[in-house]
Amino acid sequence: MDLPRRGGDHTRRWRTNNLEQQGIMASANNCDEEAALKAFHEARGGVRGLVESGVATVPPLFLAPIAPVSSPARNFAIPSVDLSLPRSDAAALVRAAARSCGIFHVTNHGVPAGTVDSALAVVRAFNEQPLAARSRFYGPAGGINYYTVAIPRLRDGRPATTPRLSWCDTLIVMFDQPKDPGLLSLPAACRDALLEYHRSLSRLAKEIAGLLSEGLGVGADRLERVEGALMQCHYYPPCPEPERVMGSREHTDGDFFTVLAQDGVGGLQVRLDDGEWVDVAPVPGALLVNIGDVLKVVSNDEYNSAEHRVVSKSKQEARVSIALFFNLAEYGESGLFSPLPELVTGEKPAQYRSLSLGEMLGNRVELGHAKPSTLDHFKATLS
Ligand SMILES: O=C(O)CCC(=O)C(=O)O
Ligand SMILES: [Fe+2]
Repeated sequence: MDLPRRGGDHTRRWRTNNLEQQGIMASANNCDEEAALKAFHEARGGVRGLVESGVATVPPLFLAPIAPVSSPARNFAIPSVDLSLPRSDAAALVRAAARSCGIFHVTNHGVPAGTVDSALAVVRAFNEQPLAARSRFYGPAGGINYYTVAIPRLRDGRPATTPRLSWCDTLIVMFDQPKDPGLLSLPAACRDALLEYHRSLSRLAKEIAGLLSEGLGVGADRLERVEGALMQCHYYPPCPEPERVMGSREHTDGDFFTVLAQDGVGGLQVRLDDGEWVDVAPVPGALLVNIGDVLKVVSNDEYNSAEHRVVSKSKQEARVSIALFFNLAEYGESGLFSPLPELVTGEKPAQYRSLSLGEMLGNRVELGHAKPSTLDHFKATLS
């Protein structure tokens, strides 16, 4: 889609009409959702493309069929771990955070501020290239994976409560093969900054994995070998009606743990055990660690996976975040994992049967990513 570049109301109206003709702005009543979704992807501009075209209202594809009942976020201090503390103190703080809300900040983490800032800046720059420059990358078939990720419809027959699309464009970068064509086809400045960020975070992740392992009382080296093969770089454009969209629907991460960098805009929230959502406000210089479902299983429920979501906060500012997903090196796509035998006792039998990553991720497509955890499906039958 080639849009005129001039601003002004007249042009905005023209653009909106043009989007209507393409089906993107079709109303909920007459909307052929599949056709609208196809038209949206064919425009190859992502959510940012809609914003650039001047949409004043949110298209139906982004509206949940059943309005989510969301309580306003309340104040809660997200735990923070200073990694320059003596090791046993840091391990105790990591343990306490992983057992409670499952998400914590790390400070004095050794990743240079410039490395994090450059990574966030190149993701922003990638998304803010002119439409013609970035649209050639759009779509899973575009060499690299840059697109607005569709929210799959659940296959369990329950009515959909999520929109078809989140208000977010994502660049997915794989680091499992050094010559990955996606990585190689990224613009050089973007690739180099993300590679440096990945290198630096991989060192940090080993330290965090050691502390998490120590916190379980099984020794630091038991769970230390982690790899971050999958990176998701998110760009949440400003939204004309922020309260009507989801930046990211509620979910737990399907990995061992995730290290997340966010810029200063905010919007990430975590759900506490009592069901309430709280803001995870950005802390300058800190990185975030979320416990994923694999670690919840491996820790035999000693650690809690964090259910989180992203709400859209701004009509003016785009938000950028980078999630790097870590898994144990010895668990390949088909490898099995289960509670560590050291954590299975007469008092606390194994809470889960052994399962594979593929099985767990497949189940999430079937039943969704939110709690009550789809991990319940893999609960050991306790007699
Ligand atoms: O953008 C964020 O803060 C969260 C992203 C996220 O939850 C994810 O990629 O799994
Ligand atoms: Fe997540």
